[in-house]
Amino acid sequence: MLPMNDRLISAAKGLATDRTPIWLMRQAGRILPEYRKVRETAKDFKTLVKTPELATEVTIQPVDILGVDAAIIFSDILVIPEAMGLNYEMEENKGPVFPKRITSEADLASLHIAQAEELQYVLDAIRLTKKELQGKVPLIGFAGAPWTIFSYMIEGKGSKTFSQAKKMLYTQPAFSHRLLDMIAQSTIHYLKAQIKAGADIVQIFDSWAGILSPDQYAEFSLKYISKICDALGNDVPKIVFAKGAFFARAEMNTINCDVVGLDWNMGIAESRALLPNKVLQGNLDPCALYGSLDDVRRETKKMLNAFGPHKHIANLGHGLYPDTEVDKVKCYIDTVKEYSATLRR
Ligand SMILES: Cc1c2[nH]c(c1CCC(=O)O)Cc1[nH]c(c(CCC(=O)O)c1C)Cc1[nH]c(c(CCC(=O)O)c1C)Cc1[nH]c(c(C)c1CCC(=O)O)C2
Repeated sequence: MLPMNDRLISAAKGLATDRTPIWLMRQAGRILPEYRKVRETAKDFKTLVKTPELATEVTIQPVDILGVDAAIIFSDILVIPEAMGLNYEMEENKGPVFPKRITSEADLASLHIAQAEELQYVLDAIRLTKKELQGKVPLIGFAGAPWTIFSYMIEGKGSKTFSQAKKMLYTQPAFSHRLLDMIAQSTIHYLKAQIKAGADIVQIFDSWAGILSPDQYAEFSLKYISKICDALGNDVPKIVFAKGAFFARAEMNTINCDVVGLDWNMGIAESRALLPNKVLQGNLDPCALYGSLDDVRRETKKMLNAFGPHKHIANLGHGLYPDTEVDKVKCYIDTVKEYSATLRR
């Protein structure tokens, strides 16, 4: 059964819609005072993620407050390493940290392929969110791409360069492939279960795609994303967002996905030419939302003119920054809704 507002799903399938659908990466989170309030009642970030009632509440907030055309389930990409046996902590104002990282054969042997039941709390949150949304808008499920998950598991924390993870690819390629394959298999179980629980569409986040060379990207990342997309089948549309991988756009044509996410470095006309059969998502620089309301309107219209009225899902080129003002975000969303409708007349 399609949601009442099915613009996102229709656009993802390449169908014409009355206006361009919009949702935002990191739409649930610290920009909203309502989120910060719920976050305070939960002991910490992980408690929020693991309590389906709270996760549901913050998942729905941006739909009601911002008016986006989809909800994205409140969770994190790092639940996969945890389910595989590698615990992480979310440190306040610092980001994720793994008390133990993967460096040796013994470390690899301590991991297992995650089964969907080990992520039951996410599946419960999806079921509860679907119930509470009452078909108002579709629900987006998600997972990290194996390469991005691998980066955190090897590095043990966030990094600008992920040089430990990249070193592993060069020095121990076979070991790297074994871990990447375990992550990919875990992700297939996980995303299949999200779809069964009610996710209407799924996105794969490859946040660290841009730090690899084109050859390494093809071998150590795209191959696994492709495997995941093939395994998921065609029941729900699939979005692949590979941040920084401008060099891999042509190869994205070979992936069994419907939508390709663009960041703000990727030219829109050029991306259309490279990806003639894909729907494109993106790609306003989240920093553009620091401008005045007039600046936001101007930049948004410029973006919409470049994408044209069809085969586009409006989003940012990466996640919202926590200090973005809510009225600027609303202005972006409202401008997309209003102006994209005029492009069809
Ligand atoms: C790399 C990555 C992570 N997590 C995620 C990615 C891929 C997308 C991207 O590149 O941004 C994905 C993610 N993380 C979160 C969501 C929820 C849904 C949504 O987008 O609204 C999603 C889709 C919640 C979150 N995940 C996190 C927060 C902030 C935690 C808090 O409330 O204190 C939220 C709302 C924490 C997190 N989680 C992660 C980092 C690096 C951080 C710290 C940075 C930060 O604090 O903003 C790992």
